[in-house]
Amino acid sequence: MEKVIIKSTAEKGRGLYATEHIAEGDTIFEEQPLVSCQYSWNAAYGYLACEYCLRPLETAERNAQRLANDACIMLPRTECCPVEANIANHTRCARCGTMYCSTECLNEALNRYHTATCLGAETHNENHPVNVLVEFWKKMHYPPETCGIMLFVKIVGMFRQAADPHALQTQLQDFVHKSVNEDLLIFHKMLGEKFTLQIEQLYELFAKAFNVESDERFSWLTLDGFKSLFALVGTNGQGIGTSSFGDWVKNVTDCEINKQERQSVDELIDELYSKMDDVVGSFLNNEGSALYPRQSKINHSCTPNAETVFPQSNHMLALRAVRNIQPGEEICISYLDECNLQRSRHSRQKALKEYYLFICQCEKCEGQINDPDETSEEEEDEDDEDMEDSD
Ligand SMILES: C[S@@+](CC[C@H](N)C(=O)[O-])C[C@H]1O[C@@H](n2cnc3c(N)ncnc32)[C@H](O)[C@@H]1O
Repeated sequence: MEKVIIKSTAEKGRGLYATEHIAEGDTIFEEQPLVSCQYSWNAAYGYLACEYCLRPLETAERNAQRLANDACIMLPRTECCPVEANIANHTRCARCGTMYCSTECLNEALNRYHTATCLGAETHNENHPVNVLVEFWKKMHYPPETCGIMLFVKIVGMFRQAADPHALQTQLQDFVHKSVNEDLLIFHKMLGEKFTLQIEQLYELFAKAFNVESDERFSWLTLDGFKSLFALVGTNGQGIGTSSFGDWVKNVTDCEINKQERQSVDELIDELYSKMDDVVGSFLNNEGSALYPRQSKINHSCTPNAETVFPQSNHMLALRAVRNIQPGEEICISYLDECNLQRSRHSRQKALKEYYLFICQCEKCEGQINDPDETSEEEEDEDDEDMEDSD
């Protein structure tokens, strides 16, 4: 029997509810995405991942050398790096050279979207309309990234190659995709007044790159359809982070080794993380986002009872209980990262309103309803930076 069912409520729409007792640490379900992609800046900065599944393609040693900017770094226990064992399986698209972790991933990409989106010999032509679109997007959305234009490109490719485009459209429409909350009159942050012109320009570049007007399959992709797709990706996109160095650290930590070696490995890990912090700050992972049909039905709570993890170091998602869950209880994750989750009620609500178009009514928010509507100084600084980035 399934551990969960989907039910609807007037306040939050659909949500996931436990049908049985679920113990802390249990995997509730696993799911492959409808589509996933690496963020554009992440790829541009040299974070190397499989174009289809986001599995790291750099060995842990090479990854550490790059992130710490030190070519002399040598890691012990290379058998703890999963990439080393798979390197012989790495392959490329014969037309454009894009890298994949296996022939299976290359074939999945070709069968789903890449045959239609492959730029072949034009891959590095900066004047190609798709590359112009990506560059425009990168200027519009500096790191930290929360959304990737290549996800839209892959969706267009999927429509071009789909045996049944209507079925794909139905799958997409099943995600929440409103670009404005009409009751509360809130717009998605990227679709607000500040971005109106940029979204229109982005749409023009997009329509030109894919000639959508001449293809009947894209009759839904008007400016409003594009905005709605934008809101869909914005409100449902799940971030993914993968790292070969992170995998090596985890595996070496779980390894049975003697006390002396443990001490030297621990010291090396601390030293490397500190060097990486100096060079790349918190940008340690291959990063991207994906759309998951089932996971996207999970509502948010500021005290979540579940979390999403990526146990295979690729885009395969697992939902894991972070505490015991009783039958009938709603299963919630946090849409906010750890740092934002620790902030004041006012700041959490602001982020949820801007990016997900709702006013959170979880237990924690209700409990803090009388807290002052204040933004801390640190948060104000970040908001100012946000404004500057978008100018
Ligand atoms: C990813 S979807 C979650 C599933 C959604 N309820 C549905 O019907 O498909 C995100 C949307 O769910 C609603 N939602 C999620 N968490 C909520 C909460 N704590 N309070 C109110 N609405 C919430 C909001 O409309 C939000 O834009």
